[in-house]
Order: sequence, then structure tokens, then C-alpha cells
Amino acid sequence: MQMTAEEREVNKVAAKSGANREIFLPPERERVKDGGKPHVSAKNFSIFYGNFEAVKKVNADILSKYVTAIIGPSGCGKSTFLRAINRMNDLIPSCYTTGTLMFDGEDVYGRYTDEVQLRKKIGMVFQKPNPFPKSIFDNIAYGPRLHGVKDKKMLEEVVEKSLRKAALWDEVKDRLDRNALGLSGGQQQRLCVARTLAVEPEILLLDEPTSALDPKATAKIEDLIEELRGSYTILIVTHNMQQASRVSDYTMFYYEGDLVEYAPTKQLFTNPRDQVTEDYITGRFS
Ligand SMILES: Nc1ncnc2c1ncn2[C@@H]1O[C@H](COP(=O)(O)OP(=O)(O)OP(=O)(O)O)[C@@H](O)[C@H]1O
Repeated sequence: MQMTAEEREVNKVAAKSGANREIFLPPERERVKDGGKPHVSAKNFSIFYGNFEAVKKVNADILSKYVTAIIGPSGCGKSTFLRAINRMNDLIPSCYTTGTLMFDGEDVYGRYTDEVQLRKKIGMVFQKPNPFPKSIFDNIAYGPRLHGVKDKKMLEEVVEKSLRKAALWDEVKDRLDRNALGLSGGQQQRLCVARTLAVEPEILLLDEPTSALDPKATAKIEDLIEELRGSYTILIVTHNMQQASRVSDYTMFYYEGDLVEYAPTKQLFTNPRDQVTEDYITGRFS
């Protein structure tokens, strides 16, 4: 990747202060029409595993239709925060939360919140592609069927629409009845995105979605995120800072359970407010 003059300047300054990572400036991002409303709002929101406070009193709004990256060193609470948004952490008996987390004005952890409906609106894609050992068609139709869609024509439409949105249709349209496990890793991951899109979510949670993929498949997922930006609110956990800077509008930096800094991506990567953020993004620790 070619560096711009501005990037070379930033890197000169960074190198003088002991940084050992090259900084690539995030590209300018266009504003999203009708985006930017608080879609998920955390207020003094903590997440515990037993007595251990893995995520500490977070106050933040995730803005609708934008891409927000979550970065930070291993064990800082990125995945724990992400999984809390659609209550995936409920599956861990020792895990509980304090404070509030609101989604579309409703309390995610409210007494009457229906987790199945919540997970329909807030879909998740994991680190390793995890298609069901079923046909490509049945993978995508799985969610809509679960939510009561039986009509064959409607299911066919949903399958095509979802695969198109996930930029996979052209590659699989002639083999929808084949087992999804026969697809490449990158195709499987796009299939998982399509499966999530099939139930028409509002939010996509992506937990290191490219860490098991090669650079070419990674680039396709990044292109896909760019395509979906503006239609869905997207949160992506990533260890790859260049990826965060390429795909996201906003970045959250977590350190030891604290949300240390949350800012527009360009600002966070070029002019971090906090010394710990600066040390992390310039590679003084990882
Ligand atoms: N099921 C669990 N039970 C107990 N502690 C856990 C559990 N899952 C995570 N933790 C702890 O919570 C903290 C945050 O973990 P988390 O997986 O959210 O970090 P992370 O930033 O996503 O890390 P990584 O980048 O390595 O995936 C860590 O100290 C971790 O050991």
C-alpha cells in the first residue's frame, strides 16, 4: 500500500517518539444518510464473570448505520462487550451485567425482553465460519423458517436476496442444493453473513470475522462491510488496526475492561486523546 505525504509525516513524528508500527491514515468517510442516531446506548454498563469485572462502566452510544470498530489488546473485553449486545453472554452461567444497555429505546437486559427476537434484530458472525452441515439454501432459509416463513417462493426470494447482499449469489446460484461445508473459508464466512441478513436484522455484530481467512477472502469481507454500511449498524471486533482504519467510521479502544477512547476513526488514529491509545496504535504494546 502506498503511503500518502500526510502519512509519511505522521510516521516521521511517530518514529521519533519510539513507535514501531507504520500508521496508515483512515480514508475520508462519507456521511450516511439518516444515520448517526443512538442505536445501542450503554450507561454505566459493566459485565462480570463471577467477581471479575471484564467490562467496566461503559457509557457510549453506538450510532445507527455506521461501522464501529472495537480494538484493544487481547483480553481487554472486546468480545465480551460485543456479545453482550445480543445477550450471547447469557449462555455463560457466571456472566451478569450491571447498569443499562438500551437497543432502540428498549432495555436489552429488561425482564420482558425476548432474546430470540433480540437476536433476530441483532445478528452475529463469528471468528470461524460456522455454516450448518446443510445445503447452502437451507443455511439461509433456516432463520426465516424458524420465524414462521413456510412459502417456498418466499423462501427462494429471501435466499437470493440475502446471498446477493452478501456478494455470494453469483458464486453459488448454480449449486444451492450442495452442502455449505464444501465452500471455501471465505465463501463460508460470506454465507454466514447472508444467513444473518436473511432474518432482516438492524445490527450486525462481527467478532474478528476475517481472522481465519486469507488476504483475498479478507478483502472480500471488507468490501462487503463497505457495501452494507449505511443499511445496517455494524460493530466489528478486530485485532488488525489497518482493518479498523479501513472499514470503520468510529473506533472504540478498550484496555483492561475500560473503554479508554471512542472517537471518529480518523481522529482516534491520528490524534488520540489518551496516551494509552497512542501507545497501542503506534505499537508500543500489543
Ligand atoms: N467465559 C468466561 N469466563 C471467565 N472469564 C472470561 C470468560 N470469557 C472471557 N473472560 C475474561 O474476560 C476478559 C475479557 O475477555 P474477552 O474475550 O472479552 O477479551 P477480548 O478483548 O475479546 O480478547 P481477545 O482479543 O483475546 O479475543 C479476559 O480477562 C478473559 O479472560
